[in-house]
Amino acid sequence: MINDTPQWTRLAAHAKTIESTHLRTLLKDEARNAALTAEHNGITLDYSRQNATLETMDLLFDLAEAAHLREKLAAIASGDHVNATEDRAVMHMALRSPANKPMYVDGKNVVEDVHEVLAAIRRFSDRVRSGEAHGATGKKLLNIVSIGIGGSYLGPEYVFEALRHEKVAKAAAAGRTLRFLANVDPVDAARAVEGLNPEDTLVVVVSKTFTTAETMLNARTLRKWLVDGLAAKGVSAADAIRHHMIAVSAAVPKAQEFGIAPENVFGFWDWVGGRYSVCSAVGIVPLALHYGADVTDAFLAGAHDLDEHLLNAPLRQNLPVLLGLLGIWNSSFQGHATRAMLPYAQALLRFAAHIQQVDMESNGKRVALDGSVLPFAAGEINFGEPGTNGQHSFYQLIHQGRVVPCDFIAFCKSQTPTHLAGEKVSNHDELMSNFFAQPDALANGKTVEELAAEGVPAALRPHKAFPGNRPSLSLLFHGSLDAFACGQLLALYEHRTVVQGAIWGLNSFDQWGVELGKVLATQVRNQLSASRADAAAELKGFNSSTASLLKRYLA
Ligand SMILES: O=P(O)(O)OC[C@H]1O[C@H](O)[C@H](O)[C@@H](O)[C@@H]1O
Repeated sequence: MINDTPQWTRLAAHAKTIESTHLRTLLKDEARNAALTAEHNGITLDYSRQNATLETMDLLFDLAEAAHLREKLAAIASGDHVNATEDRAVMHMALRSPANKPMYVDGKNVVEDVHEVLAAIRRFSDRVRSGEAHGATGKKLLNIVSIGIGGSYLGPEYVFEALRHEKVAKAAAAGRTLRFLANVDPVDAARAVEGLNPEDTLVVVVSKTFTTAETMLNARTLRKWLVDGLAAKGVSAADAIRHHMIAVSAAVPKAQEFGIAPENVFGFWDWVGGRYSVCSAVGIVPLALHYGADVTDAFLAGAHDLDEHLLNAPLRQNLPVLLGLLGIWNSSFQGHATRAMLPYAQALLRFAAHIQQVDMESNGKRVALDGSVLPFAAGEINFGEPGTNGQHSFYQLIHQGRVVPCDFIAFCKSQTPTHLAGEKVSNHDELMSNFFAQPDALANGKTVEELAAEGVPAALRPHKAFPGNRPSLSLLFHGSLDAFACGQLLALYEHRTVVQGAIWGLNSFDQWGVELGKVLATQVRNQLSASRADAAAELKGFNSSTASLLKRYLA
């Protein structure tokens, strides 16, 4: 266990010495501030507002060595079956590898397969976008509804939202819509098809396993919507499905059993974890249909750029390694269980939701790789919202309540530059004023003495005081949020999670913790079915608490 190493012990002892130094003091050391920065291809990371010194960083890099981080990352890139409980390789980096850079799983160059599927997606999306492939009544397929949940939904939605007002992507999507249907709540299906006409709608069923209950019921629900809507136009059910439903899955035969023609199924592989699958057909099919394949290629190139950086940059300049080590420092040594992602970019409104799955499903574990119980808490509680919205919501707590390490994320240029005549600054500069102000407010705080000097009445001073000493880091992208940067940001946060899992010594690639609830839901489903058929059917196998709620519901 990593906590048995002298490197861990040294960090634990060092954490005690850091406690006494306020960030206000640390930030006075200009040499330290300059050292606690790193840069890579259009991204600056400033981590000078961490409760950390140069010595802290040395100790964290020692810990990375003790955890064999480099070797573990190399093992992933070599296609080793590092997901031991499922006996699978973890090769999402191969999904964005250029055709001339092979990567191998079990002796096979999987990059060839990747590019075969990418080429098929490009051909198909070009045909749909040009109208060559059309609906059963001859109409262009302008509306896409992508059905999927978890990893088959969150990443694609993050990218879709991120690029909606990016110049190139927006122009490419003119006249088209893309919607997502994830929740089994029938209200989500109603929202997804609201105002749409089956004649110009293409439904994409996205599921790695093609067995996920929610996705399958939603797929049947929209299949009926298509078949019924098109029957009114004299289209047969078979034609409705052939022209209006496609699938993305690692279980191609199951998609075919559902009734989707083999040429309309885009595959991926068991070495792509669901939450790491946005760069596979899972994300690329709906996104290429909507934005075109040139945009998705730029997105993949951005992710690849960060992959190369992860594998080749020295650890001290390695952005995802730095993010991961600081996450370990804050959670395992500073006792902060939560962290916030705060993009000062409205287009990143679904970024935190996606990374929440990436991180919490990956590292929310209780045992080490070998099955022994971890003697420390792993994983972190992730949340986030774009700024400045969050400032008018939960920032009260992060300034004066609990300590929540924050990642501030922003872009030098806006996707939609606006500067009103007579205004002091552009709208983007107004946004960015907050991006620069908040980290210092958190770090420095405001003392009772300062308040007294300002003439604040004594009774109010404790309420208006800010303790400060609250850690954050700032990620500043030099350009605007385009498809390339969107890919970089995705890979940066995917790798951050992998780095943390590697250091804690757990399996970041399985998710057994989601299974129990599914099994119990099956039992409830069977009961509901029996009770709806026969109101007198006995409620079997539930404790009195659940039985009584079920009775109330059935009544
Ligand atoms: O893509 P699917 O097989 O439909 O899986 C969808 C999602 O559901 C599962 O329960 C897992 O928790 C997720 O990791 C997965 O992304």
